[in-house]
Amino acid sequence: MNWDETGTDTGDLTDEQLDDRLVDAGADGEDTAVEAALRPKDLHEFVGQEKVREQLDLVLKAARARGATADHVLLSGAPGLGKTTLSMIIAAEMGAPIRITSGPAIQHAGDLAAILSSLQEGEVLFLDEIHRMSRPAEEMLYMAMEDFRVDVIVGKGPGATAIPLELPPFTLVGATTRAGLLPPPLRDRFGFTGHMEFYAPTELERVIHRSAGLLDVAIDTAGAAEIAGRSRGTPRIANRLLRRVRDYAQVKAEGRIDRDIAAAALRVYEVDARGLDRLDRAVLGALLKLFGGGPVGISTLAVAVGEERETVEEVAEPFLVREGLLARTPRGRVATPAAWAHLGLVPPQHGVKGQQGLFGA
Ligand SMILES: Nc1ncnc2c1ncn2[C@@H]1O[C@H](COP(=O)(O)OP(=O)(O)OP(=O)(O)O)[C@@H](O)[C@H]1O
Ligand SMILES: [Mg+2]
Repeated sequence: MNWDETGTDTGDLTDEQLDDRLVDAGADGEDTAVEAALRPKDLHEFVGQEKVREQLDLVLKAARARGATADHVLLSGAPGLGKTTLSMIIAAEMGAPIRITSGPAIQHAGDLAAILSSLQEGEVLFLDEIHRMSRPAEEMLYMAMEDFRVDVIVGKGPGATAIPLELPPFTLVGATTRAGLLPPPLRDRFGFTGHMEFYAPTELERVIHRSAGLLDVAIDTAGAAEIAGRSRGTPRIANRLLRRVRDYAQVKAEGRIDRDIAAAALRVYEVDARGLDRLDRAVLGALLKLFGGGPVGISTLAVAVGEERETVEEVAEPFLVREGLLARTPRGRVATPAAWAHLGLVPPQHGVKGQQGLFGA
């Protein structure tokens, strides 16, 4: 492995390493196994997202007071922010059963008709990745959401007939990481849309303390803060880092997590103080050291770190942009002053050609 003086590994990452990234917000196999145990069960336990929580609380309380089924709810937000968790809370708060499916699982309108026609009155239907449903299923869903009715088409060609089917009132909870991809007619049929934001470090500290309690791990305030700061605003990542730090603490510190143990553990796992991992640092390091901070084209940057362009663009860049470390400009990728500071490097004295307009001379 090639390490340069700032600790940036310039070697390639294998596919497995990319899949196993500790700071990836998507769920891996281990997450799926432990997440059920860590999910908050009601709105009070659900940390943060104050606005969504308050609004949803009103929607659900009002429906309960009327003895009615709650309006359809759309939850949008980045992976790992709590959409699935919240859908389960909605069902629990309504005292209703929940059926879980996802857009990619519904390829034919018939698949959806089968699910809809077997719902009980008041049941919550959780449709994950709702933006990935097929078009015919989507159109069937419009009518089901609005009129609690579907037309089941029987036969083909000129002889085909539509048989109307009444549905019991139900609550659709749709989740999407890409609200912008939903067709407006679908979006408009939700009575309430909750947009989930990234979590503040103090909120993630609460998530970590809560999870540590459930996992029976001893952690102090500074230890939780140390993990929270590296969790990229995402509870799933916070819980995952907590589990890795717990491993380290068990082997090296009799299971107790404080700031030093958390920092040492995450150094071993190559997650830095801001939540950047090896790939992120390699991209940033190349941009600064090989290209003077840019602007440089994405393909060139990808070659320099020995990765596919897509990997750099889709895996590393979004977080670097969100953190204000890297900017996408029409002329290429540019490092911000914060990027130089983060890697402990000094920007070139006379500014780099092309950056003046962006950050001053
Ligand atoms: N507000 C929260 N409070 C406490 N824990 C949370 C919160 N939000 C999420 N979590 C935890 O984070 C993990 C991931 O949450 P969840 O599965 O609900 O995310 P998601 O938005 O559905 O992600 P994806 O887009 O990948 O489906 C769960 O283990 C859950 O316990
Ligand atoms: Mg989910």
